[in-house]
Amino acid sequence: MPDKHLVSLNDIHVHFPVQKNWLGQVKSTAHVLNGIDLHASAGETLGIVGESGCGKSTLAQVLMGLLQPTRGKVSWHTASAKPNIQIVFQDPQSSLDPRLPVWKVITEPIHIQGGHSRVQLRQIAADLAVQVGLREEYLDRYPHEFSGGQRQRIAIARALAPNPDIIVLDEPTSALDISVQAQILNLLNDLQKARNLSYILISHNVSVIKHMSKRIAVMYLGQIVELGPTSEVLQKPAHPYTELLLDAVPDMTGAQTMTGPIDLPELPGNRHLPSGCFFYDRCRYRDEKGCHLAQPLRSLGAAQAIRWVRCYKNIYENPIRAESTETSL
Ligand SMILES: Nc1ncnc2c1ncn2[C@@H]1O[C@H](COP(=O)(O)OP(=O)(O)OP(=O)(O)O)[C@@H](O)[C@H]1O
Repeated sequence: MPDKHLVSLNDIHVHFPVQKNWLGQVKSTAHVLNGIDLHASAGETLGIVGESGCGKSTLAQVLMGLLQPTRGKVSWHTASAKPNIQIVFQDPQSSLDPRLPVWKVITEPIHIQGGHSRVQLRQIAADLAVQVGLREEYLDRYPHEFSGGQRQRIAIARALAPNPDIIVLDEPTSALDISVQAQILNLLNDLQKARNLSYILISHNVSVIKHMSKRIAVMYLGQIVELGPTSEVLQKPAHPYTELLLDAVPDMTGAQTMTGPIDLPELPGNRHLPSGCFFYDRCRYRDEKGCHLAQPLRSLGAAQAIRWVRCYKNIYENPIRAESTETSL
């Protein structure tokens, strides 16, 4: 797999003004992204995991260019200045226009660009339908006539239509029956190989990320707290929050882990961020030495900068941690 970066994010912050008073003055600010450094390479799937509200969808919007960061830089590294990025949402029911027949739904993104005749668009839709496992005779039907899994196939065909470099998959299987989830994930894997696509897979579900991505970023309160090869991070987490996430997943191989949000204590609010380590109050390893201090994302192992962690303590090499997580994987 070539390690060519398509996009890099550098120190991305997104803050939303909230609670304006009657004079229109901002009374508080939601600090949704708080210094994200990340890149996505051609042909890879980068998994982004974190509990609800940690900023995953906001990060997707920044990547797509739909949201201007308050601070930081998004850099594109493709020949055509900006790569083509499409998105597949969690709920195909609400993301597909119910008034259009499927062939128009699929080709809508390129129809908007112009330059294609109706016959050409119909042919493109027919080709894409085959690629995502839909029958050509379905093309004149409407989205409501399909099952959830089929609708997600339509959404994937739609995302493929403009020939994207990157597809952001925002919880692509969370709304589907368990039996259908694996089919959609396998389809996405096949399409990636055939087209050298880059995926950014956003999920609260560690099992989905494990199935799909070689690299994982763990998000907490708008920061990446751990980043590295998925198998290594899941086998031996280096950040206490990753460990907590994994402890909350009852069975890493079981079908039941494919559904439902991870049940953790409530995420602290993003209106009043801690001045030091964001995870301090929930951390089982905190001590009074340096744990309260803000931490950068540091490389584990100087030679190969492939694993990164934002933690004062090196729990990676702490034998107490290793014993406590042994049973969860
Ligand atoms: N425009 C906005 N104004 C104020 N707060 C916002 C805005 N957009 C998002 N937020 C807040 O930012 C936080 C992160 O939202 P985001 O949707 O990115 O999280 P998420 O990790 O994708 O969550 P989920 O998994 O539930 O979709 C939430 O607390 C949300 O309420």
